[in-house]
Amino acid sequence: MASPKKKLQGLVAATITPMTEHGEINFSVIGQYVDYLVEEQGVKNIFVNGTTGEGLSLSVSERRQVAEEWVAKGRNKLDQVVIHVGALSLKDSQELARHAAEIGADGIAVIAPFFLKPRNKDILINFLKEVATAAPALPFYYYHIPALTGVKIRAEELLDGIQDKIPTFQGLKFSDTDLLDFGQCVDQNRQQQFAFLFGVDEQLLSALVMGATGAVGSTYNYMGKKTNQMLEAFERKDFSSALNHQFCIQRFINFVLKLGR
Ligand SMILES: CC(=O)N[C@H](C=O)[C@@H](O)[C@H](O)[C@H](O)CO
Ligand SMILES: CC(=O)C(=O)O
Repeated sequence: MASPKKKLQGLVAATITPMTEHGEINFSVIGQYVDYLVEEQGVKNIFVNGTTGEGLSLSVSERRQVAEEWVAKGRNKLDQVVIHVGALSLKDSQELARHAAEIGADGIAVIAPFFLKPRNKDILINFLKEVATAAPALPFYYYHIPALTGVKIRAEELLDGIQDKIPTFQGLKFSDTDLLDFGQCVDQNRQQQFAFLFGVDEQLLSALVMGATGAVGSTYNYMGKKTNQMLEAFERKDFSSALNHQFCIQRFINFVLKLGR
């Protein structure tokens, strides 16, 4: 079974894919981007080619190059680089998973296929398993984001017995506001060492109460430092400071959401 050098925890920035004005990937800024995350934001884990990185809008070749560049520039600077390899084509997804292993990424994550959708848990698990098998030495994370995939299979149901099917399963990135589902994922898997990574940045504090072990999000690119202060306040059980930090983060995200995306 794959075991990560250490458990993925704390903040994970979902990286933006830098582009030139001509719509080409701007590889030249990725080195500076890594330094900025580490030095200015105190964020040492990244999630590449996900929602924020627009991975699903890139070609397989672009996704490979982006992953390679982040792994290369992050070497000896970042703790973990997780590559999102989900795709509608199983073969594309497997190719990206194998590639992530070859370049030395620390893990792979996969969303549910979102056009012809899996009708039930078994179909979804089988798809995920086929991808995970292509990178048998890499920790595997399921990326639950029902609002965007339209796949409403509850994470709690999916996690039930998942390691029997996917031995490399190491955790869940949970991008939904259903804290009953999230809480039950944590509660029912306490004996496992899974990473429970929350993905709704404006509600992270409530997920910490439910047992989140970390968080993946777009705002950790620029509010990593602030969110780390919230995590530290929570750790020392200073809940009123933690709440003040969360409100401050919420005011910012609320402002951004009102601008429209
Ligand atoms: C849908 C989406 O992009 N979600 C991101 C990651 O899960 C979050 O980081 C949000 O951008 C953030 O919570 C602001 O709403
Ligand atoms: C937020 C996140 O995890 C993503 O952009 O994929």
